[in-house]
Amino acid sequence: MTPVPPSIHYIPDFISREEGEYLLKNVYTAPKPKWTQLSNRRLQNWGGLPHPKGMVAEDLPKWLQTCAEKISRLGVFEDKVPNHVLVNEYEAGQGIMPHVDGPLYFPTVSTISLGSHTLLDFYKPIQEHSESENMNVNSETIATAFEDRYVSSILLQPRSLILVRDDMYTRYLHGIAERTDDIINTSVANLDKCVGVNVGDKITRTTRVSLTIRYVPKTIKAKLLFGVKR
Ligand SMILES: O=C(O)CCC(=O)C(=O)O
Ligand SMILES: [Fe+2]
Repeated sequence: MTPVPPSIHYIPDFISREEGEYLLKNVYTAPKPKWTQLSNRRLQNWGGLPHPKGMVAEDLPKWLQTCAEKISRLGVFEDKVPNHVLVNEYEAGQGIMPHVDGPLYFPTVSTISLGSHTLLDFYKPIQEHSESENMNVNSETIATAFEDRYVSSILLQPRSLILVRDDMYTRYLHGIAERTDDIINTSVANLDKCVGVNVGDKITRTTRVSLTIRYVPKTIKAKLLFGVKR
């Protein structure tokens, strides 16, 4: 079986069924304008908009603050409490292109999954593959390149927490393929921690809600951003 990369930690049953229901209830009772519809998912942004000049931080609502504090007690954000949460909702068949989360966040992301399972796929950064790939890049070579650069997948079961840190955060890409079903094979690196799933199983996705919980180190006061003098 593919080993789990050392900078990924998967914690099954991180939250209870009751906590999961409470979080979903809050996600779905958030005001309609909180949702941003993208082409292949919708999302809610909480805590402020990360910006290179600093995030104008807004308090997290209590239901998210509780989660942020629970994760901070694991010590994964040093002594900090996460101050930013993205809620993503994927219907079966939706996903997210391979990407890196970028330099505005402390380089650890913690993600709680609710509703459906999904497979989070990891890819090597482009530079490691071959230098020639940087030249003449067209969409076809990018598509082939992702296949070649695939490392492994982590099965995210409902109520689990995944921590992605260090080089898996800063250098490797992660994404979710747009599929309605997942066939479990030996590239799933955390099967030993998953209950009720075996190699060869085909599991059907339903709607998944993820909470990606992060820490934005650089925050500023709104009055500085808008240049208002005292
Ligand atoms: O839904 C997920 O688990 C991944 C979301 C993600 O990669 C992101 O919001 O940057
Ligand atoms: Fe991401």
